Amino acid sequence: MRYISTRGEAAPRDFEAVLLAGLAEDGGLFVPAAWPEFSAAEWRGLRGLPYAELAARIIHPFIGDSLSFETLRTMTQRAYAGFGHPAVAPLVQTDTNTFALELFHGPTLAFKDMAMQLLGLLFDHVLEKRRERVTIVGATSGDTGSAAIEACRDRTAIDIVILHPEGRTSDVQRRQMTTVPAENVRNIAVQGSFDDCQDLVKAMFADVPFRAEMRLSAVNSINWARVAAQIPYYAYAALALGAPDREVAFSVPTGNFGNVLAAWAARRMGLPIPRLIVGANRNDILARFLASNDMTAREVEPSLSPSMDIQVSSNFERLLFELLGRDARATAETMRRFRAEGRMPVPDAAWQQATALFQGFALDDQGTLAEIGRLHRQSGYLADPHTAIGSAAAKALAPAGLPVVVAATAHPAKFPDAVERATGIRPPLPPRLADLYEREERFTVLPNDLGSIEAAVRAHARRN
Ligand SMILES: Cc1ncc(COP(=O)(O)O)c(C=O)c1O
Ligand SMILES: N[C@@H](CCOP(=O)(O)O)C(=O)O
Repeated sequence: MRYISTRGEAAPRDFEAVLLAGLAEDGGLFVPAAWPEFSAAEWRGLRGLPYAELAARIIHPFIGDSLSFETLRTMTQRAYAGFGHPAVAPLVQTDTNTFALELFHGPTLAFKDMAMQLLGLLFDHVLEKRRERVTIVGATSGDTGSAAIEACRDRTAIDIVILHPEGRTSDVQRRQMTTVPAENVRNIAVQGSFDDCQDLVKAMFADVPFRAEMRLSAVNSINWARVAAQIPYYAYAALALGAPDREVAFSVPTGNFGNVLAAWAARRMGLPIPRLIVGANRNDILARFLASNDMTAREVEPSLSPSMDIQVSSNFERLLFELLGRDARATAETMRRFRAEGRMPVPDAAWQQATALFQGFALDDQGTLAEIGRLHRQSGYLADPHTAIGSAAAKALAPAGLPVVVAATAHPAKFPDAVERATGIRPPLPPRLADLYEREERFTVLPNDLGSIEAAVRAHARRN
């Protein structure tokens, strides 16, 4: 499979090169040069497969001949073997036509594990084959960081530096990142927002000599491999509910737009998904865009769903590229103006096309608590604040008569304070994390300054 950049100035690459590169050197994001598609008969043939087998069948076309199907299947089997539920991503019915797709049974209790556990193995395989090392730099608003650290810890060919916004994650999220005693892991608390962290990561990639010197790589969903590994669970849920012979809608709590983009990709591969509902907290740029073509970035405000405290949704660029008819020049110009002016000028025809499929919904903290309480009272289901936003969005916007699947993106125990406020129940951490609050934390606080961050990354990579 060949990949091209959304901004058209980077040379096309194969999957391995895209995995290692993360971000294209023109600042764009890699996308498949052509989308793999399955026929209805092929989708039917995938029904009922165990998750690891299904994942390998869906991801392999995105990789191509550089990795055999059997090797990939061995990796998916390993990646999901340690998950806390035998179905890996179980579907739980919460209402007549509503289902929660639980994506939080991996080691760090968030949906990021679904992709990251596989990415760790893919990095190992490719780096060993090429006898190379990489320095992974990542930005997190709470969950990507710990999932990436868990997937990459103690790897000899990988150093990893994770930037999180100081004081803006939940305590559980921060401790999951900062208490991992692995030599190759470094945590930095940036004095800023998640958007600042993500900008710093992109700026490191844009610093060509630094990028080459450090052999930078990415684990955020700017890396195409992350998105590819998130597609199978949408197929898993849709097939379980009758696709391709029945339509299924999805409601996805959204921040960086990577998770819902994977749902879009599942549709692009041929699944009958007529509606994608995008849930947001008070950082509602995507909901505003879908309601009125207003993509204006504001200050990021802290909320009870910190992983979605994002204004600049990186993966929107991949959708924009498609909405603009894969016109890389127009995509690059639109992104340039967004950066310069803080407002993205999306042509009306492209916006109309987006709104034919996507609908946006925003909920403040009070509404989030109310939805956690309502869900628990009415169905006994305990949702974390992010999942609750997806659930409220589904309730408000699901098309009548269609099953709607809410992406349950984090375990409620990651946000015990909010869940307790809403239900009176404090969800316990699983036994393997029970001593999280006794573990020693290791992180450095640094200003939102590229020079300081690059110096810290360099020092970490050269520590031996
Ligand atoms: C629990 C949780 N829900 C939702 C999201 C939003 O997902 P995305 O950034 O892919 O839109 C995140 C962060 O990515 C998250 O950690
Ligand atoms: N919500 C994320 C933010 C980063 O998103 P990613 O999917 O691009 O890695 C987080 O929890 O860190």
